[in-house]
Amino acid sequence: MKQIAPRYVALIPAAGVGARMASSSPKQYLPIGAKPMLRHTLDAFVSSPLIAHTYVVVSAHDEYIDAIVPSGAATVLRCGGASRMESVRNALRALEGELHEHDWVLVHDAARPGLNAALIGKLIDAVGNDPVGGLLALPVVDTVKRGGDHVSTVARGGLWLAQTPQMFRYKLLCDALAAATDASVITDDASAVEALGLSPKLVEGHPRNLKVTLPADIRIAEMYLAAP
Ligand SMILES: Nc1ccn([C@@H]2O[C@H](COP(=O)(O)OP(=O)(O)OP(=O)(O)O)[C@@H](O)[C@H]2O)c(=O)n1
Ligand SMILES: C[C@](O)(CO)[C@H](O)COP(=O)(O)O
Repeated sequence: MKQIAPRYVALIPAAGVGARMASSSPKQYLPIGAKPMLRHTLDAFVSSPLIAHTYVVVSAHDEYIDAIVPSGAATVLRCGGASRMESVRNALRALEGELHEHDWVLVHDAARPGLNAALIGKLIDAVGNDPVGGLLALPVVDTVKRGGDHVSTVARGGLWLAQTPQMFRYKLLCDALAAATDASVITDDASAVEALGLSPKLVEGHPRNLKVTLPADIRIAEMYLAAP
């Protein structure tokens, strides 16, 4: 039987409120240089020849997205949930019948505008033949402390900070998120896959792919996006 070549699609969770940014509008719409944050993220996928299609999941009442997405460039899914986990799960359910079970889904935070073609290609090259899937991540380079009444040092050997995209086959990702229950534990897509007893591949990312979370992150992101 002729093998169907798997496609690579992007799914951008963009239904957050950006509480830690404490801005007047959801942080994914704040300007980073000349463009809104989400537009940088969208453009990285839309301009990649490796990505067959891009989906953006926003809250049902989002008032900003229509001015951001170039017509036809991406599909907007208005099914965002109360947590990132729920937003991704809702989007995957909405894509039932549109995606093939073996399609690779690259889930990438709207809040990581520094993603570029090189990082997308690096992840796909490294994970495209992996039996589980994988994600971009950065090895920890600072000493790690656990706070509280008795401060202690956490051995950093083997510790990584997860980035996105996190890429998994559509069916596996659906199954993993369907089984996930606690959004405070399943804070990324890989943790849902790990909860099935599987081990995603870690691929070294880049500091430019930071998650813009706090006000000070805006300038850092602008610095990286100003450089070619
Ligand atoms: N209910 C949610 C919460 C988050 N996200 C998305 O998940 C990504 C990473 O989440 P985070 O950086 O925490 O964004 P916010 O939840 O908006 O930020 P905060 O936690 O400060 O409110 C963001 O692109 C955000 O839009 C989402 O799609 N749906
Ligand atoms: C998915 C993620 O970016 C990986 O580090 C992170 O878990 C998102 O966390 P947030 O609290 O939803 O920003």
